[in-house]
Amino acid sequence: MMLKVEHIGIAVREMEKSKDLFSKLFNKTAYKEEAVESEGVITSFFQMGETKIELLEASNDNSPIAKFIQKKGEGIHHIAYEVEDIELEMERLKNEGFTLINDKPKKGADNKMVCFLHPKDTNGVLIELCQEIRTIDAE
Ligand SMILES: CC[C@@H](C(=O)O)C(=O)SCCNC(=O)CCNC(=O)[C@H](O)C(C)(C)COP(=O)(O)OP(=O)(O)OC[C@H]1O[C@@H](n2cnc3c(N)ncnc32)[C@H](O)[C@@H]1OP(=O)(O)O
Ligand SMILES: [Co+2]
Repeated sequence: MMLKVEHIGIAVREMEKSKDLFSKLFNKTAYKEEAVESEGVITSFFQMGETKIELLEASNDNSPIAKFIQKKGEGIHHIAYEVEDIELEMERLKNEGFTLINDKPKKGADNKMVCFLHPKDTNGVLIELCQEIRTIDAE
């Protein structure tokens, strides 16, 4: 079951500049910065009520963020939905005909396991599913 929009990912060229910009916009500072080497990204998170804004800077030239910015420029990169049970949700969506980019949940940022759906099946919007690792361990 999908529970809520957990975060919106925004691709940025220069993290420090964008962190300053979003700090001014939201009148608060990012609560966390984390590099996820397996995804080739550096992230910063702002809490916005029930949801979060995740800024994403590429940490290498092969990063999906580097490719995205090259093609489309900076901007909204993905929408992440928190799910109750990531493996069940992946199975359900696969059976509905969506293309899972990773066939097993993988470690994301901010203590989450994540999976992506290919934007070709979702009206051009990259979708991330995520589940807190705490929730998975407690099962
Ligand atoms: C920090 C971890 C995690 C978290 O915990 O929150 C993250 O958020 S990580 C975020 C970065 N990681 C990812 O994006 C992983 C999933 N993405 C991918 O696997 C790839 O980017 C992709 C979607 C499969 C595309 O890769 P690839 O085919 O190699 O790139 P192309 O540049 O050739 O794109 C093909 C096609 O897809 C369009 N595209 C690419 N990215 C997006 C996007 N974010 N939103 C919408 N569309 C996207 C791209 O424009 C191409 O379209 P066409 O030109 O029409 O063919
Ligand atoms: Co994300």
